[in-house]
Amino acid sequence: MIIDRLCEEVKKYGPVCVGLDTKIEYLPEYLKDKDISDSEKLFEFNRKIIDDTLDTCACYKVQIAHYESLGLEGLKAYSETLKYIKENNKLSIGDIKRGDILSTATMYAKAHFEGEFEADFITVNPYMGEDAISPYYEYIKSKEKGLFVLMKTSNPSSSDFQDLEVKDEKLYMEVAKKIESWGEEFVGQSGYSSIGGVVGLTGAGELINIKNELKNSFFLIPGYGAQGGDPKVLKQLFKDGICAVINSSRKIITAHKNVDETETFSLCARKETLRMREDIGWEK
Ligand SMILES: O=c1ccn([C@@H]2O[C@H](COP(=O)(O)O)[C@@H](O)[C@H]2O)c(=O)[nH]1
Repeated sequence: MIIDRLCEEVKKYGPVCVGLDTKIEYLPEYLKDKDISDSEKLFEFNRKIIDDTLDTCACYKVQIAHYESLGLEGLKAYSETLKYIKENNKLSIGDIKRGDILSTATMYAKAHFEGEFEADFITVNPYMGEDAISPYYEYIKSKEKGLFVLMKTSNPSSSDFQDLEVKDEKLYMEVAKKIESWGEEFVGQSGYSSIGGVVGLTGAGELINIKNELKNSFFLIPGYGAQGGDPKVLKQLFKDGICAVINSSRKIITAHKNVDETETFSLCARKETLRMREDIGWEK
């Protein structure tokens, strides 16, 4: 199961997930000025950050909106970034947050678990229920793929729906339990399922509530850094072992701003990743 590989990467390199939410405005000046296409610029930026963080992180999350917003040029860089991560024997999460009826979800599965946009894990939205998720199951079984399904998101308005009371419980908890039940048949040797959950670091209480209710779920945790999530809660979360990867995007990939606008900018990303790894309490 792919989740066992992710657990191994976490053991070796720590639980940081480097978020490649790359925008042209984040590029160092030398790269912005280079006489190459936008697609080549985005890929060169990502490639250098990947090269300099390989031994500091468990995986990379590539957020598709940042590439889609630039049309085909951007999607070419998205595809090349995923391929480069694979060539370097690292794991990728395609942050696509899809959710649709079965026939359409089948095509999303094909699009993001095969071919040009192939990732190891993708993020999906559970709002439409299990038939919007089940088309991914055959890829989890036969192609070593995995999902991170939204359980409790990190944004301020996540409470609009996710905190509603349903059957004497918050909706996010009902959703989290349902997601864990979908993942039961995909539990690997690590004891975790290849269907995991996305839970924001900005809601420390909810993160612990979810952890206490679920047995086999591994978490993708966004909200560190630019969104201000407090890493103190991770000590409690990790008391029986590391059960999550912690994503940081903007704080890592813009670490060079006003410091290094030259070809060595990616060393700032490395420094921030190492600092973060220490800040979240990882010890080998
Ligand atoms: O609840 C969620 C789900 C996904 N995200 C994504 O994570 C990163 C966070 O970026 P930062 O720059 O570290 O804030 C981004 O790609 C989001 O789309 C999330 O933040 N919260």
